[in-house]
Amino acid sequence: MSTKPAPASQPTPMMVQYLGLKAEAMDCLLFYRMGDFFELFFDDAKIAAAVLDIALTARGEHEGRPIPMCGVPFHAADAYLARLIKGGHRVAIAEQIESPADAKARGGKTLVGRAIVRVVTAGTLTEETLLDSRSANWLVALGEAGGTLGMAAADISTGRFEVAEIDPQSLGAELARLGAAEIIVAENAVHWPEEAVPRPPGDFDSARGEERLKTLFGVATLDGFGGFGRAELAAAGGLVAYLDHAGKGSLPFLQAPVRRRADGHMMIDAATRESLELTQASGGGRAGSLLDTIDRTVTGAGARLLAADLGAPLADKGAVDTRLDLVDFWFKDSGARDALRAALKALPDIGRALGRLVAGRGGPRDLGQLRDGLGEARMLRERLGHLPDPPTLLGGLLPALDGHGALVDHLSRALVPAPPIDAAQGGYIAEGYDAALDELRGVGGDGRRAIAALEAQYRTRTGITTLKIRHNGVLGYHVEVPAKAADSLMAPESGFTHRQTLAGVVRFNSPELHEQAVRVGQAGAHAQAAEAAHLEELTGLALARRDEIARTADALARLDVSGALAERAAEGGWARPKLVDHPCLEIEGGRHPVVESAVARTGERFVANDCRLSETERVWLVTGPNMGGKSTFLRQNALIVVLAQAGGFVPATSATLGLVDRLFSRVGASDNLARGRSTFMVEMVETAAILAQATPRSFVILDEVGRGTSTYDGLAIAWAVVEAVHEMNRCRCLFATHYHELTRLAERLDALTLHHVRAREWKGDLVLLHELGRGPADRSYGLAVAKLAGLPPAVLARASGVLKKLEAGRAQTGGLAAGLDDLPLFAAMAAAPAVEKDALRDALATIDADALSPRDALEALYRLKRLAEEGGE
Ligand SMILES: Nc1ncnc2c1ncn2[C@@H]1O[C@H](COP(=O)(O)OP(=O)(O)OP(=O)(O)O)[C@@H](O)[C@H]1O
Repeated sequence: MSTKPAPASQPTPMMVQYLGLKAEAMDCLLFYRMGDFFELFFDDAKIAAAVLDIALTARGEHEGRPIPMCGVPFHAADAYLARLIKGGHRVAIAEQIESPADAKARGGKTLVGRAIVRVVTAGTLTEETLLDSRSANWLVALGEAGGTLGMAAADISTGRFEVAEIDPQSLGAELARLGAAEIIVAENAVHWPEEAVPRPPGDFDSARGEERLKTLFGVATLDGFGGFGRAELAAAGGLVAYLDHAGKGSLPFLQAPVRRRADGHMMIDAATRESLELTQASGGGRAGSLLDTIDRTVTGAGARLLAADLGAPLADKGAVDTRLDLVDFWFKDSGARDALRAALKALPDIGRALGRLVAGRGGPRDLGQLRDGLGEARMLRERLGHLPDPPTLLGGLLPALDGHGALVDHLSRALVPAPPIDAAQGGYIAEGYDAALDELRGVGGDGRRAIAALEAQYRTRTGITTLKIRHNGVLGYHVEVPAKAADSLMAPESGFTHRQTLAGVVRFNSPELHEQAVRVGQAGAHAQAAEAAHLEELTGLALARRDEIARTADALARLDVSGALAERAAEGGWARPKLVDHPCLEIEGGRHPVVESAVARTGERFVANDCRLSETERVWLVTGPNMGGKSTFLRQNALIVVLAQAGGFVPATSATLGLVDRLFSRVGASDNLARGRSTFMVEMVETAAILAQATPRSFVILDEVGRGTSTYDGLAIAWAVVEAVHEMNRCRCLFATHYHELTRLAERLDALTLHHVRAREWKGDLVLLHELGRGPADRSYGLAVAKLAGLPPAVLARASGVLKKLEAGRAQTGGLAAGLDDLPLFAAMAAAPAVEKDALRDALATIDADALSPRDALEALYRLKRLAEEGGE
């Protein structure tokens, strides 16, 4: 950029070019390539400098003001990009699309042509350096048609592509399952998740979407993929259009879209995922999550699939059993399991290598990875093929491991054993693959040998033993001698031409050296061009088989996950769960895998507990002291359900469970961080969602719901929620509470039973046994826990005095729940207000306010008041 200030009305040609590109980039940050740097200007520079913690400077002026600027080196751009993307930004890359020489040849102004070649966004990454190898990277598009909501999701790093029609109520759950890196919607969309990026509505037109998919997959009809609804086509079309926009016309790899059945998976909403810490711990990050504790996968693709499985447990008994059979197979045969895992461990990530090649960002190393990975897969198939009595799933996976023989053989002949990431330096095509290339390399080699010989020759001739022949980017090959020995070479008849004098050394050229240098240079350039042509041809060969390669990658990932689950089960003494058709949950000796690991680290033993829910004993009310293990017990049962339906063994001695369609977990407000709304509000909104959605096949855990408000309100809410869950939702439910008064519900609700976590006072100290017993807790031990926590003795003594007074009051009045026994049953209560409201509404609806005289209006008001009073009786 010219540093000369331009008059306010006349921006420099470069600024004109920059502003044009920036207008095209819209809300993306613009990386503007200048030589070895990407530069950012104006507000982009301010944002990038802050996020990247780099210097913000100014260069030139625009409209009389200095232009803020910052820059990042081109060769390190990936690391900076990663940080900007993580920070929630999108980046448009404007590259130089011609050399300065070309620009000059074009005549006129010598400004180098630039164009946006790519838009980098969180959902459209394929670079190894920008992606986490152990998690998927989903781009999600939402489309609407005829009042239906469609969702399309693609992980372009591996080509996975799914579409589904979804119920707007489960939108949050679906987005939470995918953990979308980026969400796009039409500008005029009705359903608009937080942080969604708006796109032109035309992109989400279902008819155009259909055409886009047909063109992309080269088919005349989409029926072969399962036939999509209009909303699904709108979403898929929007997604493909966005990828097209981001890649500036070069589309990444998408496998044939898989239509996801909404009822094929257990529904788990965002709040439940968060509270159970399925794939992310509450503090953020993977450490401390269920996934982290059970993950024994040995490949990146396996880790990604395990995360996906845990995020979307199955809701189909047959499908779960099929997965469990394979895990069981590896569980029982530890020798086969070890061999499988050792073989998989050596495998490169062929799914992502393929993704990069399709996106046009692949290199020689990606082809090398395909060669190695596919070769290993073939050998693995042979070994696994000999195992006796393979389960059905294994039989189905094996054929997908093979079939790439010709491609592997070709790549093996063509590539060196360890090809480089970057093609620029050459040297990746193996010797013997192309005779012409070998010859060019021979010429280059001869030249280099001749140059080495020249060096020896020159030393003898000049008598300068420190003379060297060197090479650099500016001078090419040259002779270098120390400054004090340079005089003899300076002489006109010496045969050397002076090129450069530096502090300490002087550099020369010579006709012989020049001749050899040209030879080496030409041969090198031709060899590089030949290698590049081979790279293109080999990439083409691999891409012709991309669907088959993707299938192999998927099969390897499934093998890894099944082996890993078996490994974890063997490590922890876990059991195969038994799935049944009636809604029950019978768990013997259940454990919480994450808490168990944490407890083990402190040298303590985790106490296993049973849980027994059935149609006639649907709700367990769990009471007991703080820190007694209530939350742990509730969660461990939910985690066992998730693990089982994801197709894994479970941390229990035995487990029989009826398939769960929806899983809910809610924690009382004060355990949660506020997220804009007050904590109690969040708790109530979430509880409302459960009451609206849980079915008799659902499983719900409620941990101290109601505690985020005053005692009376909290107790009243908790009371009503338990009744509603028991009477209306009729789902399986574990409810932990400190409201001792709730235990009275056991007398009124026939499918509710009481349980408590045991504790004992021993010589004035509290001992928490973490063991579940039947019946209510005998007392609350709150003060004992406070003592354990180190509350000052004076405060404890005072609290004890206050408690005595309160308890005396309770004894006299019958306590908080006095009189509750006289309440009518929940079902009868629930019906009453509806009638009252409707009568009043009906009357109101008949009134034409504009047509009423003042007198009529007054009469109408009296009539309405009467009606309201009658309804209230
Ligand atoms: N079954 C168990 N065996 C061993 N230790 C346990 C067990 N359950 C819980 N613990 C230990 O007790 C701690 C507290 O457990 P948890 O949070 O489940 O108690 P809580 O009853 O829900 O407490 P609060 O009422 O204060 O929320 C855990 O962090 C763990 O260290």
